[in-house]
Amino acid sequence: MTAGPFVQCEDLVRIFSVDGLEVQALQGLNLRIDEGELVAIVGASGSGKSTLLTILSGLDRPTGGSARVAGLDLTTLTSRQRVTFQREIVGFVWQQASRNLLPYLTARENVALPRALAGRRGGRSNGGDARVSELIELLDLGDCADRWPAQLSGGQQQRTAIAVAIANAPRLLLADEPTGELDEAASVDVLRAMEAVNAELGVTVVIVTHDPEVSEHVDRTIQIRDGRTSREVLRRTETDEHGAQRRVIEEFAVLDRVGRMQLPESYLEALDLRDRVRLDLETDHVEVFRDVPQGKQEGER
Ligand SMILES: Nc1ncnc2c1ncn2[C@@H]1O[C@H](COP(=O)(O)OP(=O)(O)OP(=O)(O)O)[C@@H](O)[C@H]1O
Repeated sequence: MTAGPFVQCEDLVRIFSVDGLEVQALQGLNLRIDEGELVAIVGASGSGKSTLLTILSGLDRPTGGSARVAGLDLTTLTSRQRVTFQREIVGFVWQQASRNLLPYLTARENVALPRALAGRRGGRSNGGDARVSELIELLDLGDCADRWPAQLSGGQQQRTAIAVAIANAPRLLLADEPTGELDEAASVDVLRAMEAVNAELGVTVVIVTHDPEVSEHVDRTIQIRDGRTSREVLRRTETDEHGAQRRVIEEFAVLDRVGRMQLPESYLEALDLRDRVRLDLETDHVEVFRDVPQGKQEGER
């Protein structure tokens, strides 16, 4: 186990320069994920979700701020440490199945390959690797393990991709829109597979998605808005004294280290909040009011 959060981003900034113009994909993002969590990251297109995942996978470096995974500082990794990080700590599933699987290997051989490359048992000649068999079973691929990727359905391809990503037993699995090209039934299978990987193998899972169905499969949904974490929804199951179970859903705004938070857009619109607001500190909460210009009554604006 790692001391402190397993994934920790502080004031993460990523600026891209395109034709002399700067795009701020991440604008001081803060994030903490504990080992063993199953988390979804959601947000509008362009809010910075994929940029965050690419940094956490060690494929990209932030422009500023810090990003740590399993105690390793991703901003200072040498290329050698980066290879080890990508081989042993983190696994990745992309949206396009073609990016996840080699077309000329069967599903089973695809799963065995990363183990052979890492010098573990398995590989094309040895389908008997126990870890490979365990993953084929966990991901419910028994019936199709000896087919080529082109002979698999989209859902089977993505479940094979998950098995490939965790073949070398990484502690963190990152998935960027893993259900983006799938129909509803196949999406549910893939999300259930992510749940199984988390529950049975203890792998920390982070899923970036637009899929509204995801919230039913994770404990925590983190929303990113304009390159910052803005809201979190926590879900847990409670059992009452009669044994009846109910889902409890709690919603939070994320407060950063210097006290900034984003109010939900629906709140801004409902009360026409803009430019500046008046704050009142009460004994156990803070009130936020529309700023009504002096001399005008509320409702006159
Ligand atoms: N390599 C790049 N070069 C230039 N700009 C980039 C690059 N990658 C991302 N961006 C820009 O950064 C911003 C955030 O992009 P990102 O892909 O992280 O968003 P996203 O939330 O994953 O969006 P989507 O849901 O559409 O995938 C966007 O404005 C995007 O155009």
